[in-house]
Amino acid sequence: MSDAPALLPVEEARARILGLCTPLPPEWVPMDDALGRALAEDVLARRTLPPWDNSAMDGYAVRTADLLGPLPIRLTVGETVFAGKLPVREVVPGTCARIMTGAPLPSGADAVVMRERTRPVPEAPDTVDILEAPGPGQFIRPRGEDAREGDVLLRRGTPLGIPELGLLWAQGMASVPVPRRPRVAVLSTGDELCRVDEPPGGRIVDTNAPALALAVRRAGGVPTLLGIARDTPEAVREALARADGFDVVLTSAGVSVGDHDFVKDALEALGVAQHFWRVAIKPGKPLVVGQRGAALFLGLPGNPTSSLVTFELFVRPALRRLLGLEDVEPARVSGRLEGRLSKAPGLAHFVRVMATWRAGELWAKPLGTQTSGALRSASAATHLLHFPREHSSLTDGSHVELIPLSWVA
Ligand SMILES: Nc1nc2c(c(=O)[nH]1)N[C@H]1C(S)=C(S)[C@@H](COP(=O)(O)OP(=O)(O)OC[C@H]3O[C@@H](n4cnc5c(N)ncnc54)[C@H](O)[C@@H]3O)O[C@H]1N2
Ligand code: MOO
Ligand SMILES: [Mg+2]
Repeated sequence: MSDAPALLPVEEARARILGLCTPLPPEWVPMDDALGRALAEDVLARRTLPPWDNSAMDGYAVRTADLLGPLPIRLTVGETVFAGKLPVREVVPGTCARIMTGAPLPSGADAVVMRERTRPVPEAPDTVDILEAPGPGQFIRPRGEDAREGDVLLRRGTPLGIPELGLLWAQGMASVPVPRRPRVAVLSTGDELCRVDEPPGGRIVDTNAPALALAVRRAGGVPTLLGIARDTPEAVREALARADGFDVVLTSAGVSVGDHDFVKDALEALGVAQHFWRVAIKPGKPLVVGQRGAALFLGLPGNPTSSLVTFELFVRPALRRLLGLEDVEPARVSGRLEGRLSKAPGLAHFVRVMATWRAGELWAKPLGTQTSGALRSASAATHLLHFPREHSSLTDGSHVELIPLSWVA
């Protein structure tokens, strides 16, 4: 009785959305705004680091050739080299240098013996007894271990975590090229909605828009709230027509088959090409996806949990791709189901669970309510449990795939 198109499998829907996303043009940003973003171009090392061979231990810089005979072997201590100072004397045969961690290795030395493997000689304080015969290179951190001038230090697309930023800082860089952040418009639709600061008067507070805006920011985008459009074709059209200059337009509600579900028509009227509508998932089935120019339009279902779950499964990967990240599929970990689940085949369910480690395994307990109409079904969730489309039951202890949620506190 329905002429609705077939439901797309979730993986195909995500692949189609990602196919519409390419990294945004680059901008140079200060390093502390680069965390979690991807490099827009290869970065070459300008400095060789460490600049010199240096000691990995507090101890003595020695010549291994001096230490081939029976141990202990007594050596004369030439100088003490501290980090931040350059050695002034060569380590000649029969001598060594006291050296601290990070200090440059004096010439002539080819190994470091840690202090614990030596013994002071009280009657001859300018000598030391060495108790082991080190191999060449022992406890020496070689010049260029972190970076060699001219080499590609980090490739385009590399996600900038804290160690990567450290590598760039060490090069003397204060800013870095990354794709600019996606600008994301967020529009709520619905006659039943009011702003949090309005007297409700029989309405409910629009929670989707502020929640989605936070999710956008956490995913690296820049959200702009476009307010609430009333449930008329004109109001939805006018609100969407104001969404110019954005990379992504997120709407919530009005995408199902109700008499007041106008989002799809409004998108069509504004020349947005519809790529697909409806995905074989619960929650989130009526998701609609379109594009006009480079702008991506994602009509999320109105149920509060459905909008958050579809954000996690489809919008967040899209924003991450726009940010130039390559590995954008939701993360997955394996776990065990605590309890049982059943459903009709046909839709993949993404069950809100609280997962905890017990005896070396991650046990996922479905939350009491799974209704998509109540935010309570998402509150306290740590993961989404993937209950595959074709399955109808999962027994207690089943091995399951879990998606860690980005919403968690
Ligand atoms: N005959 C059918 N009816 C429905 C189907 C279906 O397949 N056939 N799908 C159901 C599913 S699944 C979902 S999800 C919803 C999606 O509905 P819409 O996207 O059209 O959203 P609305 O109908 O406008 O609202 C749904 C629900 O969400 C509340 N809502 C909406 N916006 C907000 C907001 N910004 N903040 C808080 N709450 C919001 C709204 O009040 C409704 O309760 O359709 C089913 N129906
Ligand atoms: O997908 Mo609806 O999101 O099941 O409530
Ligand atoms: Mg509806």
